[in-house]
Amino acid sequence: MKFPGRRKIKHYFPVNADNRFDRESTTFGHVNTYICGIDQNMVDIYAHVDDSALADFGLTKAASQWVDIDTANRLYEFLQESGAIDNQYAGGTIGNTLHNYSILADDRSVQFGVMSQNIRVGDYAYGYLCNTSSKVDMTFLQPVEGAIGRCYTLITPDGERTFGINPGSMNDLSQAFIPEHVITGSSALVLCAYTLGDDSLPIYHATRKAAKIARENGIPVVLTLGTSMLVEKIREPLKQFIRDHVTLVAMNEEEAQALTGETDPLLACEAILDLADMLLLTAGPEGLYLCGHTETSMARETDNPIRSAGISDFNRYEFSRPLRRADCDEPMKIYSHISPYMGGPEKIRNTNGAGDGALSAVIHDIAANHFHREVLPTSGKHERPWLTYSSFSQVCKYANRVSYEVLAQSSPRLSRALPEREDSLEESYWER
Ligand SMILES: Nc1ncnc2c1ncn2[C@@H]1O[C@H](COP(=O)(O)OP(=O)(O)O)[C@@H](O)[C@H]1O
Ligand SMILES: Nc1nc2c(ncn2[C@@H]2O[C@H](COP(=O)(O)O)[C@@H](O)[C@H]2O)c(=O)[nH]1
Repeated sequence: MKFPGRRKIKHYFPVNADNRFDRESTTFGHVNTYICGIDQNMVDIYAHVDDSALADFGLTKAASQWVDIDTANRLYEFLQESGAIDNQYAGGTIGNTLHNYSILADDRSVQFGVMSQNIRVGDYAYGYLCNTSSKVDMTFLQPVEGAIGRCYTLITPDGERTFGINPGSMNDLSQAFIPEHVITGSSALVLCAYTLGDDSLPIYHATRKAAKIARENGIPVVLTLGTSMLVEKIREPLKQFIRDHVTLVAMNEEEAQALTGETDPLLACEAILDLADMLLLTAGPEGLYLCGHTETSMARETDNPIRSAGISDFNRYEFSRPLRRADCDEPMKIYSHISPYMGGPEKIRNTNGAGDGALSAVIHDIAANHFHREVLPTSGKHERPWLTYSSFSQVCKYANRVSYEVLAQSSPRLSRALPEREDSLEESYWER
């Protein structure tokens, strides 16, 4: 575990050099930690197309939808003939999040899902495995006869993304391939709403089983919402699932609106905190919000300027650390917001995976807290069962920095971790 160690006042990212925690953990011993998650394993095929191509293949713009094998093959031929294919990467919202966690934390993550049992050099399954960090443990994957999913990620001239997915066997994950001991030993279980869309599919039941095990054993359950169309389609059962199982829910503004009916992001956050303990809401060029609960008597005031929007003075206690609502005697809702790091990269080719990147940073802080608690249980940092190692405000900075890196690297999967030192940051960070 690369620990989110020494913090600079303004910046937050894992720095290991000469860090007090490293010295303590050398004295007190080390533990092996990991996170785990379930995904519909798929390869992303990126292409730039005109809106007319979406219409020709019956695709709804900005949605994630399934296409049958004939349409998928016709689409592939069309994209190849028109030279529109940019790249092919391993994808899947949880696959991306686990990979990015492993890159950032230099720590293990365990992935549950299916994988083709006969893999040939150059096929989609081969590409998927080659594109995934070696720290992502694939030993618990379910072997299947068929192919993994193909996700056509079609980018139109306005920068909007439309996903057309040929599922292959990606939804065949059975409950038998969800080992209880792996979940109960983890720092967090990471899920997505995509696998909760259809209760006739095996992966739906595998997801519910995993969530139940995690909840019963006090393991934080993280859920990312997918797309707003999916949230609208399954809104009520999804809300119930969040109430029953979820610790941290992650989404963008459209998904938050679909879940709550609120257009104001802070009011949406307030409503979602009645369902989950914590939430991450990414808002594209407007930055991101991290919200949750703390014990009223332990709330810590920010040093940053106090801000008001949908909620007055909303960031007043953003230096607090999050607790589950049930662990508070007197819970207080906490809100923190940050604008994009450096205003975002100069050039953004596509925003794919920027939200998943932010989420992997939040999960890293949750896992680091678990790691620290295992190594130093008597530390003053663990007088309460805090969910993260750092404050809302610090985690916001880290998540924001990771989103920037995903945008700068133009890939939902980081090829390298964050730099140990941010060159020239002091001069430029707040001015732009
Ligand atoms: N156009 C942009 N300019 C600057 N930063 C951006 C832009 N789009 C996204 N980001 C950064 O990426 C994060 C996640 O982006 P967002 O588009 O909300 O996620 P998602 O891909 O899940 O919809 C934002 O919180 C912000 O930090
Ligand atoms: N498991 C699933 N993943 C999906 C699906 N549709 C798209 N995706 C993946 O999402 C990321 C982009 O994430 P975002 O944070 O930018 O929205 C991309 O890599 C796709 O593979 C789906 O139905 N299931």
